[in-house]
Amino acid sequence: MIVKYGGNAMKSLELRRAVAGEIAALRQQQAVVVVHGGGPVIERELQRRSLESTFLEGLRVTSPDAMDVIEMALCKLNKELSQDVGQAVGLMGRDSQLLLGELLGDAWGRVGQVTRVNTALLHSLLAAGLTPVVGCVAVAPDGEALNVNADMAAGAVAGALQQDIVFLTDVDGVYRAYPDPDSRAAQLSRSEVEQGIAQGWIAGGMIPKVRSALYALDAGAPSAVIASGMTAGTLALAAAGEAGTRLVP
Ligand SMILES: Nc1ncnc2c1ncn2[C@@H]1O[C@H](COP(=O)(O)OP(=O)(O)O)[C@@H](O)[C@H]1O
Ligand SMILES: CC(=O)N[C@@H](CCC(=O)OP(=O)(O)O)C(=O)O
Repeated sequence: MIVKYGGNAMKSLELRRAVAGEIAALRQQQAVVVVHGGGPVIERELQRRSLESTFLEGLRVTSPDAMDVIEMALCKLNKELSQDVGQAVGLMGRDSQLLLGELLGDAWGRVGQVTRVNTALLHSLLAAGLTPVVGCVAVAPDGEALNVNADMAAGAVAGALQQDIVFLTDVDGVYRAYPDPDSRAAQLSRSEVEQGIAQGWIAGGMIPKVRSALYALDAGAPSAVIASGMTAGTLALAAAGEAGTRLVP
């Protein structure tokens, strides 16, 4: 199973270690590949250097200077998460071309999307009993780094491996009336998702998440669930289809 671990569910060290513990527990039942983001850490490091960000369709417009900072920030976080999960190896897209990508479009600068995943490398690590922890920086054919939204990177990995995916974030799932947690949808179809985006009740960072979940299903992932990384025990429940919002084609 692929666990996408978002930056909003790792805002404190305690929370980060708690989620890492849940991932380590899940690994006793099934092989796990972690793909992580780190939006808040990136934001902090950019601000520290007076580099302001703008977002276009939920994606950070990324200058070459910002790309350097983002890669540095995510590499450090990657090693910390790998250490937290234990028996793990932290990797970025540059490692053995783990995530090969292409530029998304001129409007976004160094932002990319994943075009190929080195699944053989992931299988080798899993066969050796190691959990791959993958940061969301891909490498372009010219060897330069690309900033990939972590939901999109995780969806691409789930599609390439044809495995289930759980997106861990800071809400219990997709709410029909955000922020009312009682309005969580247990299940959402593609047409409901498109309706939600058009009507505006699916917004911001939830847009790349639902789109990446549907992309993973299209690419052959058997299931895709969006669930909370903030409450203990949710990952195991989501993996069993008993928590969060399940996306269906
Ligand atoms: N319908 C919705 N249901 C739940 N959350 C939503 C919805 N629409 C927008 N959101 C926002 O999406 C956020 C999760 O996405 P994001 O901030 O990118 O998280 P992550 O860092 O985990 O990828 C929530 O915290 C919430 O602010
Ligand atoms: C292109 C783009 O927007 N990249 C993201 C990568 C990190 C990310 O996606 O982290 P979360 O999972 O915490 O949101 C960014 O720069 O913030």
